[in-house]
Amino acid sequence: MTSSTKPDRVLAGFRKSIDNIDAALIHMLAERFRITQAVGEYKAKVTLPPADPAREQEQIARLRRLAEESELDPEFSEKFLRFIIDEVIRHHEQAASR
Ligand SMILES: C=C(O[C@@H]1C=C(C(=O)O)C=C[C@H]1O)C(=O)O
Repeated sequence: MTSSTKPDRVLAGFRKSIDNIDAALIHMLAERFRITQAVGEYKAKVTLPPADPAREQEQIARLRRLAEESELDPEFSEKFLRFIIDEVIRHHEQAASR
């Protein structure tokens, strides 16, 4: 039997765990964007700027420390958070222009 037809139970077990982790990531991201939407609406109401670079620097420094402790690449962790924050800021800019 070739590798393409034989079910690989070991790989399937790993992939089940990956699928669970991916689902948890999506749920956590959905919750994060739910709360940042509320922040964006609040900022628009009280006319605060969409971005807060000082707060972002604190978050990035903290995340890099956590990444190092967890043996995760701090550069990757910073890029990942930057990507999410940039999308949040885009939402906040949209909320401010409504
Ligand atoms: C959510 C906020 O707005 C922006 C988005 C941030 C984020 O996604 O964590 C952090 C700072 C701000 O640039 C905030 O000010 O707390």
